[in-house]
Amino acid sequence: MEHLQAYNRKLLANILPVHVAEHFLASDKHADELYHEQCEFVCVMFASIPNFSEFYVELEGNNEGVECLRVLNEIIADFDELLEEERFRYVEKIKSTGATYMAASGLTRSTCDMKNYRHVSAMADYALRIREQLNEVNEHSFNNFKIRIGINIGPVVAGVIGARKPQYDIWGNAVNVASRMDSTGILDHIQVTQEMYQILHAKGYPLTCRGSIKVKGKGEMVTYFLNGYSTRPQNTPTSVSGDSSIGGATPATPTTPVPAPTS
Ligand SMILES: Nc1ncnc2c1ncn2[C@@H]1O[C@H](COP(=O)(O)OP(=O)(O)OP(=O)(O)O)[C@@H](O)[C@H]1O
Repeated sequence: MEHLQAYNRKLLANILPVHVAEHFLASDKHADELYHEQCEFVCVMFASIPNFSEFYVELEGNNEGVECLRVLNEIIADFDELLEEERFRYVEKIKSTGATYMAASGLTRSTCDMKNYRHVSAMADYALRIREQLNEVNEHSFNNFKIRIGINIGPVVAGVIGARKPQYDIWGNAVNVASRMDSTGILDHIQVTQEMYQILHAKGYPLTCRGSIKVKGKGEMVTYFLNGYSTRPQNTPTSVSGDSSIGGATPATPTTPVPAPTS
């Protein structure tokens, strides 16, 4: 019986974030109760490999597409494995859908750092790291996959949908905008919103202003590209200046021409 419980616990912890799995394992909880929580300051990342669809072909020579899926599986498994690193403990994988990987940080009290914004830098570092990882995969598999990443920060509702095959997911305008940062982005670039810029800039990350772009359903948005890692230690208190809800630093004057969005 104890073995079975331990096994169930492990299984559930692989499907749901640990804190959510623990909620369901508590004996006083009903499986059909809707689990949901409001999280105020969550970083959401969408990372797509748009040219994977060109690579995917079903031919006799590649076992009707299975060999292509093997490569995608390797990439997604590499991204998952990186999350095991202590520095990425703030980041939770949400799901992968086709060649798009979705992750978020700051979903629990212990992973939302409102003093040093470590969950924000962890998300930025993770985005930079998976871009490097894909380049490594390209090198050893002789492919030319390109990643396009979008990140936003804001309030989300997290919840579990379904009873038999429960799926943890997050919803809200901040999630929609993060997805748009990906879909309006540029291959090989990490596009972030102004709210992300304010924090990352204060933490010493190099960013470039893209300028103003049209975002479906949101109008014009000033966005930024994250260019690399911060050289500053990340556990010093970060003061984000300005007057908006997060920081309100005035956007930098665009330093690069605005390239057309790619889909
Ligand atoms: N939890 C989520 N998982 C995956 N994608 C999400 C999630 N929440 C939002 N999105 C994506 O964010 C994008 C923007 O959402 P929004 O509601 O603004 O647009 P929409 O008009 O519903 O979508 P679209 O124009 O892409 O058909 C959508 O493509 C949507 O699929």
